[in-house]
Amino acid sequence: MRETLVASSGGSYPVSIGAGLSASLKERLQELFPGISRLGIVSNPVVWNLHGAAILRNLGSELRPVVALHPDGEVAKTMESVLGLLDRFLGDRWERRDPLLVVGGGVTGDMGGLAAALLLRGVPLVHLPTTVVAQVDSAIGGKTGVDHPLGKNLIGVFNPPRAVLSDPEFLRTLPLSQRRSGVGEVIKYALIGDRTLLGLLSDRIEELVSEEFHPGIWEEVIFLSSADKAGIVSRDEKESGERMLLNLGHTFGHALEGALGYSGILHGEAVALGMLSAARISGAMGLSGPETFETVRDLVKRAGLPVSWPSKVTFETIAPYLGRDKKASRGQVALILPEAPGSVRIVRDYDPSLLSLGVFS
Ligand SMILES: NC(=O)c1ccc[n+]([C@@H]2O[C@H](COP(=O)([O-])OP(=O)(O)OC[C@H]3O[C@@H](n4cnc5c(N)ncnc54)[C@H](O)[C@@H]3O)[C@@H](O)[C@H]2O)c1
Ligand SMILES: O=C(O)C(=O)C[C@@H](O)[C@H](O)[C@H](O)COP(=O)(O)O
Ligand SMILES: [Zn+2]
Repeated sequence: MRETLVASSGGSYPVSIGAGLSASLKERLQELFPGISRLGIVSNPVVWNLHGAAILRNLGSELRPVVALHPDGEVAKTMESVLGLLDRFLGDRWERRDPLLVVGGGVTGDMGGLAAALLLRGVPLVHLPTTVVAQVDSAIGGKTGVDHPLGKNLIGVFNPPRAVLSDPEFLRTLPLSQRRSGVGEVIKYALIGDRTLLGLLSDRIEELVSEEFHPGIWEEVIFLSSADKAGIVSRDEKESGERMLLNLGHTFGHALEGALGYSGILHGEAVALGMLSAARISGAMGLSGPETFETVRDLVKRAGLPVSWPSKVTFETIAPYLGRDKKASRGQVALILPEAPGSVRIVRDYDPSLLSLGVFS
């Protein structure tokens, strides 16, 4: 097992990574919460049908698990779903010391984390992430939230967990398209500065997206990505500066997800297109040379992620979403632009007419 530590306003917490980690779930929870007598579990029907029985077996009856399921999918990442989770725990006379364990991908993590913050004004939270996106990214750093018709993740709070337990074995049941989507976020870490990850992806990205699941390389990728994210969010928990770099590809990616009504595209696919948009704009501004765009395009293509925008989406359709991005200030969104593979910068001052270059076929 490998571990990385995250510093946060709620105290530091470990991100533990290891195959078979979920077998010792009960002991880990008892260490974290001495005297624990009840455990809330937040998941969705897809994940729970696949993994619920094994998780309940590992937990035993001592922790008196109470399971709340939300509907699957990005379209269900709503306040209504969060209220459904709250109804379940309030109906069970929840108490402040009773923790919630969130079992699932980024959608479940973002909503379970928000529910944990709202329930009785805050109950302890532990993440058991089951997708690539969740293990390399969303379970770490405390961002929680839901989507709004006007934009992605526009409602939410920072709510750091007490621990993150990443077991790569969960990824065996994940559809290949979802594994590819997660690789979108991994490419992001390589581009913002992880040279080891950049080398590993350049040499072996095909192993991550092959039909066969290769646990060894995945454990390495989850560890490197977790350490990258832990470092950044430890230095800038509430995104006043450096953390914005983690939004590489998300300015255009989130706008695209919003314009499509949160369906028909996976998060990592949208982020991949958004990274290409950022590289194009950076090239047009003279901040990077053509080889930077080519490196991004090559990694995205080899990961089996899209390299051109859906034909029905125009710049005019996504422009309003760009304006409502959380990085906007005085109506102009900050851009996260690559200067070279492994180096990115935050750009606030630019000619807004360049934004239309971000949508291309
Ligand atoms: N909070 C953050 O810092 C952060 C970071 C990155 C992404 N996100 C958010 O995360 C979301 C995307 O996360 P995601 O890609 O995990 O999507 P997701 O949670 O919708 O999961 C993808 C699909 O995989 C299924 N699934 C989950 N685990 C499985 C398993 N082990 N086997 C088989 N199926 C499984 C889910 O039911 C779902 O259908 C977006 O809403 C994004 O905004 C948040
Ligand atoms: O943790 C962060 O900070 C990120 O930007 C990680 C992103 O991968 C993630 O999708 C996050 O939800 C985006 O946050 P938002 O503040 O742009 O909604
Ligand atoms: Zn993301």
